[in-house]
Amino acid sequence: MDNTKKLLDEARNHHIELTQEQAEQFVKYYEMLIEKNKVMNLTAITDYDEVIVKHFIDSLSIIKVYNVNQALKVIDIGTGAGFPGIPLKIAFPKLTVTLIDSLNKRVTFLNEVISELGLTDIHAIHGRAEDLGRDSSHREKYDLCVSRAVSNLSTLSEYCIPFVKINGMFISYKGINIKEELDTAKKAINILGGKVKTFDEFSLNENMGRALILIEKVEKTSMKYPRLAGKPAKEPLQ
Ligand SMILES: C[S@@+](CC[C@H](N)C(=O)[O-])C[C@H]1O[C@@H](n2cnc3c(N)ncnc32)[C@H](O)[C@@H]1O
Repeated sequence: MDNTKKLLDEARNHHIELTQEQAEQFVKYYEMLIEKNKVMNLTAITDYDEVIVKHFIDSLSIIKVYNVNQALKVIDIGTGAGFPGIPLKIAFPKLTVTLIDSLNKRVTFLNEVISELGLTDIHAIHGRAEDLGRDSSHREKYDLCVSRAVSNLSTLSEYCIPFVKINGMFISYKGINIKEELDTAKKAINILGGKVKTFDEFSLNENMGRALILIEKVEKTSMKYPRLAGKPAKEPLQ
C-alpha cells in the first residue's frame, strides 16, 4: 500500500482526519528521519508502520483529552527528533509551536525538517529547559506545554510548568502504570503552581499502553524555579 494511504488509514482508525498534503508532509518527515538516523541517533524505531503508530499517532493522541485544533501557543520540552511537536504542527496547523532541545545536532535536524516541509509558526531552539524557563520571553508565555520521554514527572514538572500561563496546561505523555510516579510528583507539581486535573490511560494498539497526564497551571511559579541546570534531575522536588 502507498505510504500516504497507509498513514491516512491509520490516522482515521484513531479518529484523526488528515488531508493528502498533511499525509505527504508526514511521509517526507519519515524519510528525513530515517536518512538522518544513519549519521546520528534520532530514533530506535525505524519501520514505517511502527513509526506511524509509536511516533506519529502517539504524538497526536493528545486530541483525545485536549482540543489542539485551535490557535494555541505550544512548547515541546526535550523534543528530540520532534516528538510530539512536529506531528502536532503538521496535523493541527493553527498551533504556534516552539521546540526545545539541549542537543544542538537535533535542533539543526528540526530546522531542516521545518524548512523542507514548509511549516510556518514553528521554531526550534537549542537550550536547556532550566535556562529557557527563566527567560522572560518564554516564562509563563504558553497555553500548552507538552513533553514525551524526557524525565520522571517531578523533574519534568520543574522543566515544564514554568513555561505555562495561568490557566494553561502541561500535558505529559507517559506509559501506563503511572499511578506511583504521579503520587511521588504531586508535591512538586503543587510547589510549582500546578494541579493534576486528570489522567487518561489508553491503548494505541494491542501491546502499547499509554497515558496522558493533564496538569493545570493554577498559580504563578515562584522565581526559585526552575533551579540551576542539572539540579531538577539530580534532586527532584519532593
Ligand atoms: C529520550 S529523548 C525523547 C525525545 C522526544 N520527546 C521523543 O519522545 O521521542 C529526550 C530528549 O530530551 C532532551 N533533554 C533532556 N534534558 C533536557 C533539558 N533539561 N532541557 C532540554 N532538553 C532536554 C534530550 O536532548 C533528548 O533529545
